[in-house]
Amino acid sequence: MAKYVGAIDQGTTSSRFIVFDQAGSIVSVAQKEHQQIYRKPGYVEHDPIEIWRNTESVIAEALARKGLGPRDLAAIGITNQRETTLIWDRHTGTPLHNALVWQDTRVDSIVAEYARDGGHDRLRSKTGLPLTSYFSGLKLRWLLDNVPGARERAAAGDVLFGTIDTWLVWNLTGGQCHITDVTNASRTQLMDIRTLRWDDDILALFDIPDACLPTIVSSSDLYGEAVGLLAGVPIAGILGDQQAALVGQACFEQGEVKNTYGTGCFMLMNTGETPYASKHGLLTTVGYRFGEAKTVYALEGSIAIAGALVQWLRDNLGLIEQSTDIEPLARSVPDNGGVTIVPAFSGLYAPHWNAGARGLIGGLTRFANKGHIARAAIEATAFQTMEVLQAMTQDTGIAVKELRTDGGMVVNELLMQFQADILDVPVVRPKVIETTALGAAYAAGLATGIWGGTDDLVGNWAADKRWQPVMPENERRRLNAGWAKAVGRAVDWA
Ligand SMILES: Nc1ncnc2c1ncn2[C@@H]1O[C@H](COP(=O)(O)OP(=O)(O)O)[C@@H](O)[C@H]1O
Ligand SMILES: O=P(O)(O)OC[C@H](O)CO
Repeated sequence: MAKYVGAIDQGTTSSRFIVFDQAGSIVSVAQKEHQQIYRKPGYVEHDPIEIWRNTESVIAEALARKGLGPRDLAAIGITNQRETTLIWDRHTGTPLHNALVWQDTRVDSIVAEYARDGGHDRLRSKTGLPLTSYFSGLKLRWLLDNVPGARERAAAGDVLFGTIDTWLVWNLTGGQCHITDVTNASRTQLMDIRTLRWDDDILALFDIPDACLPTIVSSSDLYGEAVGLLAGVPIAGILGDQQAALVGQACFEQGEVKNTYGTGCFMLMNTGETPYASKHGLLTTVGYRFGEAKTVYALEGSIAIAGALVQWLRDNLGLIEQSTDIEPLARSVPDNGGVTIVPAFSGLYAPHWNAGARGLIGGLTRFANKGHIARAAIEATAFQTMEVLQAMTQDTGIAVKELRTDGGMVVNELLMQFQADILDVPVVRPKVIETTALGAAYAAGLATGIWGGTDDLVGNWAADKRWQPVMPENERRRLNAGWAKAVGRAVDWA
């Protein structure tokens, strides 16, 4: 009998396939980076064909490494970078344009038009999301406006819209399934977060024909069987990557929080069965929905640039050769030497939502060197996380007892200690930091009986390392005030 569960984790920078056993431990993994396409300032694109080819290649590689085949997999789950938007031809499966990545800000001017018409409050109360360039709805509108003939063909049902989950399921099933799960749908700004249906008023407002939209499904269910490489394997779980990490970290109780440090950084708090409207710049989003069970909602603090700043130092400035070099470079100095970086490359997301913000490096003197820049880059992620956690506490009144962390950056122990210090909250890293993939595997395994319920998943979670805050209060206050001053300079720059 098949004893493993596979998970495709299609992220902003790379695609992974991970095979898990019933204890939630990794059996095999393969990973491949894809190209980031920056054609103009503010434009960020991915090639959907490259993403699908890389997905196929990592599946083949991870299986081959351990001599596994489709018969060894009881099910697969999918987790993905959210909001990234594409359209393709229903008949040929060919994309009509590169995917517009979640960080892409080309729709800023459309956002400004809607904002002038006072659309903000209406959209926020229905979808839980503020009016910004981040979400899929206006990106889809841009594609329908700018790809010749796309709107007419979409209205006729010949052109399909999807986020990356939809695109992967479409390809995995040989074009049989056009679906998206509730967590991904909750990031389009086209779904009513209470009814979990596409909202006709918003579709009319954004001029989007409903014939191109996928069917919204739960996060854990038998959606269909794969063809090709994984022939016959049930596809049984889909979660946006940040919601998948919430599940992978077993945050099933109201008030439990996780923070994922990848390209961006995303903190989610489980808020139970009612959507919670933020007054402090957080998003209301669907956390997960398993089968027909009640929907669980989350409050989210989204930070656009975290690990991406490390990549920028690597790729645009050549300061380091690989991301892992940032920690030794930062440790070459005892502190940031007065340097602060605000990485507002796509404006500032939570809690500011300031589209006009732009990045800055402040506090430079002749004394500043590469080590100070590296240190300031790491600290920027921790400061942004501090702002988001403060907003969460203000919104919910819940004082978080410890922060569960995961994602590619948490190997950086300097970051983990500084994070605990700047929050004055213990930070804990679990044994499996691939919680995003694990969450998708859990969703698929729950639907196929590999795990009986969430108690089994809570039992699988184990801490690897904890960092206790050691920074004196006056130092924490001084550093936080310095950050606030720098953010004040970065906002409304453009
Ligand atoms: N040692 C490190 N210190 C800081 N950042 C790191 C380190 N190793 C990797 N990163 C960053 O982590 C990110 C990759 O994390 P990952 O979770 O794979 O991202 P994503 O899912 O967004 O593609 C990259 O932005 C990279 O720069
Ligand atoms: O791919 P990641 O891990 O950077 O996550 C991206 C988020 O889903 C964007 O909302």
